[in-house]
Amino acid sequence: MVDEAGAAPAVAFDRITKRFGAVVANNGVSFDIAAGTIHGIIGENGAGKSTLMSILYGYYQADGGEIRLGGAPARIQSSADAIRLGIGMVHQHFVLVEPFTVLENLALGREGGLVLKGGLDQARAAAQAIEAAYGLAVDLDARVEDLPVGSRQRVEILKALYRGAEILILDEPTGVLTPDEALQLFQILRRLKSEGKTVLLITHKLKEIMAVTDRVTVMRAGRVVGDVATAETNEADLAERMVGRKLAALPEPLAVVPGEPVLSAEGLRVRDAAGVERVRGVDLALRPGEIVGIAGVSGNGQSELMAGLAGLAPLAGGRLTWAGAPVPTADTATALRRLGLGHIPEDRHKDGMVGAFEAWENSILGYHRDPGHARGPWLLERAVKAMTRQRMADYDVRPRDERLRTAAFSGGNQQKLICAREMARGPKVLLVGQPTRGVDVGAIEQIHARLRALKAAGTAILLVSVELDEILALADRILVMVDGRFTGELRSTDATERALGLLMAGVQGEAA
Ligand SMILES: Nc1ncnc2c1ncn2[C@@H]1O[C@H](COP(=O)(O)OP(=O)(O)OP(=O)(O)O)[C@@H](O)[C@H]1O
Repeated sequence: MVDEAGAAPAVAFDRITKRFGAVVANNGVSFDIAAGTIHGIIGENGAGKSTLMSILYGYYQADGGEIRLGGAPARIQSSADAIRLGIGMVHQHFVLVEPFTVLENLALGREGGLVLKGGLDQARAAAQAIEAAYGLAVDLDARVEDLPVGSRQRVEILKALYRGAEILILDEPTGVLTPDEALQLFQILRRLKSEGKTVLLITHKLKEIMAVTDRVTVMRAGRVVGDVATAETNEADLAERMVGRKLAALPEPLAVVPGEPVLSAEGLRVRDAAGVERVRGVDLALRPGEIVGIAGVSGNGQSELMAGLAGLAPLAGGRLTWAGAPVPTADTATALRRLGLGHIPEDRHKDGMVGAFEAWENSILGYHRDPGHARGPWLLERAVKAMTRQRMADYDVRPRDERLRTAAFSGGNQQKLICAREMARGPKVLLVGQPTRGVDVGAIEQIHARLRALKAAGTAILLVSVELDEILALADRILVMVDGRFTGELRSTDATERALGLLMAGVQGEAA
């Protein structure tokens, strides 16, 4: 097909099919992406978006169908082929070498890049030209490990452009960004478009689709179920196309009056892996029936706060108490779990699961010695599998196969598996980091409803999220974290996105 101007589409997917065992991840997928546009791809968790992009980027080979680039059939058998054909990918989970500088990361992988004398100087000149052309501000000499998430993402984009990308794939790029960083990213995407690049944007956030794309393709269960110009649709229409039904508003459970703190922290100090103190003396009390939200630009100590509260990072100072009694300082994480702590970590790949384990094994990760899961040294495999199947049904995990390796589930379904594990036990305290990152609208609705139900049942909940919408929707109290300290506290009834944004930026006077 050609567009009105007579140009072949930048990418044409023509009847792409891909199977994994019995699962048909892509089932005759056909649509075009016009050159020089921003094209959105949406769909429920497991709809097949990432699989399609993995085929385009050469990670997977399709079982059938054809991809054409600029009208010409393309054989993309590896990511090296994809890069050569001008396709760049910005991953959900960045793939940069952390101890290296930005420049070194760029030069890496380019023939002789690091080895050749003068290679880095050449890279610098080229990178500076790209930065200037697309408004991508990053310090080329900074070490990647020292950069906040938003800058790392710009490095990924820079890297793709440096390798000559004309078509850029972004998979859930704003999941890890603050609202401000997301706005900056959109500016960059618009700039890329105005310079003639083609952008494929996978996101669950319909607001983003409406704000930045020209056209959007909707996938469901491996097929294309909609392909519309963004100007001719709206969020509600897209949500309904995605899930194939109208989304119902869920009833709000009755609130309980928060009681005495269950988990408290006093003067808490936590260092990161490099020994830098990231939590610098905070007091916090989590009470039954209350959701406390932590708002902040990512990288201000939220991750270390969660790790400290979960007993996963040693405390550099301060203390934890549970119902008024000191929490054991040896094997704290296990002690806290036994007391009734649930923890949905921010980084599910790193802390939440073992990809090589089957779903049923992950469903008891950290709880494998509980009665009901094991007798002596023996896992009660049949019972655990039955429990996992039930939870998969309750939390709508797809595909509903407790024996599938966890890594084979789509990102959103992995998150649902972890939520099920940590929520289904009815924890007394639940620490939740970015619970809906990468999760589709239907599942967000469910996870939010579950958090509200746990709260109503008396769980004390700490919610760390970079989604201000999410914090405003769920939290009773909101603490703003800047540089390892709480710099403000708002009742959610008084909080606005603007007030929070100002506090997050460290502007205290105006927000008050
Ligand atoms: N390597 C694999 N092995 C087995 N099944 C897989 C594999 N990769 C993906 N699948 C399955 O293919 C289907 C499509 O998954 P995919 O990751 O493409 O969905 P998605 O739309 O990107 O979802 P999400 O929004 O949750 O990331 C899912 O049912 C998934 O479990």
